[in-house]
Amino acid sequence: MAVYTHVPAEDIDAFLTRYDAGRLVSAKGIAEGVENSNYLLETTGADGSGHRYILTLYEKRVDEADLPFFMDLLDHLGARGIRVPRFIPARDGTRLQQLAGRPACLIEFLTGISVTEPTVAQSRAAGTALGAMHRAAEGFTGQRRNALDLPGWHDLAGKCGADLDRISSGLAARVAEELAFLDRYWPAELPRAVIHADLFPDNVLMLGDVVTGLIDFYFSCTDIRAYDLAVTHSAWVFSHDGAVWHGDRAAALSAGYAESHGLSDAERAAFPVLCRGAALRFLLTRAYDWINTPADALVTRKDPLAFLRRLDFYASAGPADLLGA
Ligand SMILES: Nc1ncnc2c1ncn2[C@@H]1O[C@H](COP(=O)(O)OP(=O)(O)OP(=O)(O)O)[C@@H](O)[C@H]1O
Ligand SMILES: N[C@@H](CCO)C(=O)O
Repeated sequence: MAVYTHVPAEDIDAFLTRYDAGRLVSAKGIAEGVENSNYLLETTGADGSGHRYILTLYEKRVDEADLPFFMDLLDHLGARGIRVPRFIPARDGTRLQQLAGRPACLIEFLTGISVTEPTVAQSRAAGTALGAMHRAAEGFTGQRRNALDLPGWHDLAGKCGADLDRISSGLAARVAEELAFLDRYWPAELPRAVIHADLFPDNVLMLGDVVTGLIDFYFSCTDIRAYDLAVTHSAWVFSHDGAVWHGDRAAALSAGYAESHGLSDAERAAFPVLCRGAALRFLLTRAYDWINTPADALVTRKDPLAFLRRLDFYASAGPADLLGA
């Protein structure tokens, strides 16, 4: 569950007076997510007809200084027809506020649900939406370093240290081997762009097979563009525990991406290495959280080994296996 900061309803109502958003009717903490505190607000709406908003209070991993990058990116994408949530400006024009001692924003509510077990058609739609986002991001001039890039993975592995072996015997050595492999083969010369970097099914809102919104851009950054497809691939084409590979979903994701953007020959050839990087990224962030979150904390820890299984799969696969013929 992700409500780290509890805000009394009266304080949310008082917060809303800074906006043209009406008065608070109800506020519910949203259980999904692990990074920030999110509330779903219902208000009377500016015109009294009722409205929904998301209230986000930024917690540990989001640096307040990065928020203007995220806001400008979402403005850019929204202006180019991508369904992403707008940051609502307060009456004085500011979009970033303080609430309960934390940076806080009021955000447009988008309809749709996040699927837990994507179908082939939904995987295809996700690929198309990612490619469309990459097209729309062309021309965006903002830049943000990816803190979770190869040097960042080394850093995280160092912080986890021998505790990795408490998660699974031999994991520290496996991570060190993988980092050595990636140091040697990481395709750093591939085209870079603004990427989402965390497009898991829980960050794609859908109605049936139609994507109604892309959310949670708080890891978005400048990095290898095809790495974004690798991240998405790692999240959409396996069972949750990483034990079952769904080749039909992978082929559909890749076909969807080809329809709206596509990969060059060099990106295709490097795809297995990019997927190994993506799997290691989530293995390490989950391992770090596993080691540093008490077992009885309110937030549910995500299983790092689900991404070790993906990593093992990627280490034995070629581009045609992963992307379809
Ligand atoms: N703009 C939005 N419109 C509708 N629902 C939203 C919106 N933003 C967030 N949500 C809901 O809140 C949940 C948590 O949001 P989000 O994924 O941004 O949280 P997080 O803590 O950053 O999570 P994560 O673990 O994915 O990084 C989403 O799964 C979705 O149900
Ligand atoms: N999507 C990530 C959480 C945010 O980094 C995971 O499932 O591990």
